[in-house]
Amino acid sequence: MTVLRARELGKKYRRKWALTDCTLDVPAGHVTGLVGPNGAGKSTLLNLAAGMLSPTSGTIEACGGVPGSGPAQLAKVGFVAQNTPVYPGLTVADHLRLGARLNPSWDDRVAQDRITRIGLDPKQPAGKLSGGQRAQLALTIGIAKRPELLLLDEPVAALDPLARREFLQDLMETVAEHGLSVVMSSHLVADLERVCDHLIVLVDSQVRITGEVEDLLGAHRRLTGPRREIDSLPAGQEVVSVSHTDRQTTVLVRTEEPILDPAWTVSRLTLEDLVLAYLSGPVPTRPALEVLR
Ligand SMILES: Nc1ncnc2c1ncn2[C@@H]1O[C@H](COP(=O)(O)OP(=O)(O)OP(=O)(O)O)[C@@H](O)[C@H]1O
Repeated sequence: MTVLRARELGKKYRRKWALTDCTLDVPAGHVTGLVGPNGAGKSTLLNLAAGMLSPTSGTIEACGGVPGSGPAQLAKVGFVAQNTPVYPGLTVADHLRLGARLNPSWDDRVAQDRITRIGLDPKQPAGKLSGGQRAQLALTIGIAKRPELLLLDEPVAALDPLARREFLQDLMETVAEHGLSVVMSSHLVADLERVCDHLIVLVDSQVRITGEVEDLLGAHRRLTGPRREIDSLPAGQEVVSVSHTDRQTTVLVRTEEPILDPAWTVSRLTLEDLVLAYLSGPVPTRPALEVLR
């Protein structure tokens, strides 16, 4: 089942396209990492999925429905926005009461347990919480809402390292127990490496790569060898990035084929290697698709 489906989706703010030609399918039951440089369009995509923005072109479906199209759709999708908005005049307890009132699948035990564990004072006005505490409150509401799809825009950015680890642990347990699907943007690739089994890399408002992390890692190799120009790679090896030192060339390739050239030392990538290679700018040309003569 697909929880997020975009077809040629685009969003334009006045004259500037923030997202173009975005086609992707996010499968249910996964934690999907959404990565990309600042301004790549991650928040725009999440806001479109939550129904906070409407597409300029193309289509998007979340949990089989049009984002933001009515109460049933709103109940299915949870969204914790980047600035974790809360009502400053309402207390922590008020927020939980409001969450219970507005969300048909609200799990009050989860909400109360989390608030106690984090050490938030239920009587404290949300406007007087620290940035990290505010984020914790918003994330607690997101999880206790028990949506089918939870969209998180840089959820852990404001959390201290221990809180971050605990939150990601909570998230993984919720995914395992309740079959929740999560799409979360983050710049912290190490965190994504721990929790994500699906990946979307957005660069310059376009999807550069998307898929199961395991498949993506299996389809990429790092080739290191004596310095050479990269127009000599066989067909079927798509160059993702190239770097040279005086003596050495390192090429990151996407390929399903074995690497037969003995001049290359071949190694596998970590998720961080993969993400950084796709983030590190456009491929110079596409000589990798030329046939070696
Ligand atoms: N409300 C807006 N009005 C005009 N332009 C906007 C608006 N929101 C975003 N943009 C532009 O759209 C582009 C994509 O922004 P977006 O916030 O989606 O990026 P992002 O990948 O989430 O970035 P970051 O990692 O910095 O949060 C950027 O160039 C940004 O300046």
